[in-house]
Amino acid sequence: MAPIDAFAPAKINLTLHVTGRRQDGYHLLDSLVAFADVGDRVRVEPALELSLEVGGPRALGVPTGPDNLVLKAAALFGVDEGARITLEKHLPAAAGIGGGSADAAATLRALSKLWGRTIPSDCARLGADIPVCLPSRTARMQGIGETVTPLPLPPLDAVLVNPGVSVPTGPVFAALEGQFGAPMQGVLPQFDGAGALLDWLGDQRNDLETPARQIAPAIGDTLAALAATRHCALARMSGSGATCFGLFPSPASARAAAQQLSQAHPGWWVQATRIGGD
Ligand SMILES: C[C@@](CO)(OP(=O)(O)O)[C@H](O)COP(=O)(O)OP(=O)(O)OC[C@H]1O[C@@H](n2ccc(N)nc2=O)[C@H](O)[C@@H]1O
Ligand SMILES: Nc1ncnc2c1ncn2[C@@H]1O[C@H](COP(=O)(O)OP(=O)(O)O)[C@@H](O)[C@H]1O
Repeated sequence: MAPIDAFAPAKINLTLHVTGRRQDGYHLLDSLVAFADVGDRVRVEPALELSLEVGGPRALGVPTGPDNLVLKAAALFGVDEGARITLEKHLPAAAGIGGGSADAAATLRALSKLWGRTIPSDCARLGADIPVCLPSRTARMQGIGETVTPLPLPPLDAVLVNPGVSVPTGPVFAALEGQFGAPMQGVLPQFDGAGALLDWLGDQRNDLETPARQIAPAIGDTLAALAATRHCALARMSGSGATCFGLFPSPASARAAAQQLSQAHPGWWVQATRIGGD
């Protein structure tokens, strides 16, 4: 059997409203989630033993053993089958763009094909972002992440920026201190183009931005740098940070902003990308 490749795109929370907290400590979310055209790559090939090799430009610091979400995803199938898995990391880790969850979801898709088995129904145990990352299509995400409603959106030209600070998700939620906001409106508007979507996003929130900025003040610098670039229509944080995104009116304006930011901040991870559009 030929190798099976699965793309693990960056997840962007265009909105992230935190509306409450369950008894078990997990938070209730209402989030508009889109996926970028940048991401990690997972390859699975037939083999007698299960193995993982981690490479690529963002491999440093990513666990290579059983703690890697790729191997956790493989273990969830609960079978004694082999596979040679290669993970090529392009996304920064602990960055609010779901890198580990996207890798796990891509592994579930690829191994399901290689082994001819259905994806385990309890895969959300791997993380709250797994259900939305499995299809990796634009969606509204609710509950603690388990309710995923597909919602096609116009494509957006964007720049993703991570200031090189890893931000663990749990402490950001914990720093919310029980202050919850309203969900998005019940039925979202129909957006007839990127402009209408941009206008609407301007009135929405990421409720994790304030606690994340307390933990990682570099997020404030990142948002300010993005907002100051030419043609940036909106700058926001994704997930629990620290990655922020700026939205632009065209691919050329996004590319120009990315170039400017990379030159001014050589230590930052900067990517022009297109998100959504499915
Ligand atoms: C915040 C979000 C938004 O999409 O993204 P990231 O910042 O991680 O990318 C996700 O909800 C993160 O999903 P994921 O990273 O898979 O979370 P998990 O591993 O399940 O949980 C990590 C920790 O975050 C907190 N957590 C997570 C999800 C949720 N709905 N409520 C929570 O309170 C819990 O403290 C949990 O122990
Ligand atoms: N394949 C993986 N890629 C990145 N991080 C991973 C992976 N597997 C396990 N991890 C661990 O998961 C943590 C969260 O990573 P990630 O999913 O990228 O962050 P976030 O939840 O902020 O989007 C990392 O700190 C890392 O230790």
